[in-house]
Amino acid sequence: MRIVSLAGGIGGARFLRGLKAAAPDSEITVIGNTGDDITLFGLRVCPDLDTVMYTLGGGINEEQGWGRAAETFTVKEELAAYGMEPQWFGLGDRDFATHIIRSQMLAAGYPLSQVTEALCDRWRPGVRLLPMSDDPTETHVVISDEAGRRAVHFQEWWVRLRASVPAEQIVLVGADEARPAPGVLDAVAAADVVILPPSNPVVSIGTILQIPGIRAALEDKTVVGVSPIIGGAPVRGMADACLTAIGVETSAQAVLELYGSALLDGWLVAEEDKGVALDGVAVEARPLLMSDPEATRDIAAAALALARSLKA
Ligand SMILES: C[C@H](OP(=O)(O)O)C(=O)O
Repeated sequence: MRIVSLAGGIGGARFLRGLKAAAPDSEITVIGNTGDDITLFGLRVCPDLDTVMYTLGGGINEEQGWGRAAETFTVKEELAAYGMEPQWFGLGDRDFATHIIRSQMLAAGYPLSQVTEALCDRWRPGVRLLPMSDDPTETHVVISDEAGRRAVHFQEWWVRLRASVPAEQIVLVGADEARPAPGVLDAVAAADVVILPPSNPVVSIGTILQIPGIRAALEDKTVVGVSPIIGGAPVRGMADACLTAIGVETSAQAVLELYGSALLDGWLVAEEDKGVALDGVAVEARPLLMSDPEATRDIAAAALALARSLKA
């Protein structure tokens, strides 16, 4: 079976590990969010692509969910000793190597999709990992604080401010001109099913859907989503702050409506969200907490089973 999955960072990567376990013989293509990408110290950092690559490739810091296992921070400390900003983004020594290679390849003219493929040669994540676009896009967040009303990079809002300042607007800069990366639309066209993991519906999945052509391609397919909201609270992360910013309630029902029946054919919700419904979408309730690899595999298996039943 050919499966396409969209993915953000930590939540998406953990779900994908379950998807691989649930469908070991399938060909899985992952379309990764690059709206979180940021240039730091002259290096291009792609946090979500790297989280997927490290998680599936066995190099992730399991407790944190991002960054490398057995990491050290000598370069970060040295940069700080020079007074270099920003100091709020935790790049480790091992992780730096990834960003150096990526930046060097980008500067040599390779597109991000080829750079990602080259990095995955080492990590062998067991999926084909594609950035949503080779064109640079960046999520920016409009906030008002003591420095006035201004737009900051998503990472500054998320990591430095911990989303504590309300987002007035969330904008994917560069979205209009961005094209899907090579292979993205072909993979969607060839997919038997498409799975949306419980990634952030605004700044992860929502960002990918903003790349012109991707949503329309997905609408022709059997798409099953896993709710990122359980009983009115995000599975993990701060998705509620993002949903509030776009005027959407933090509920499995509201995220279902946000994605809509043109995109979704099936929707998995947690047992506490039984009763969630939308015309044209098959909703199933089951335990949705990704508490360990086995529970996560079972969630992914349920999403695949629902997708198969809808396709039949
Ligand atoms: C819910 C979210 O998942 P992601 O969008 O990173 O996959 C998170 O882990 O913060």
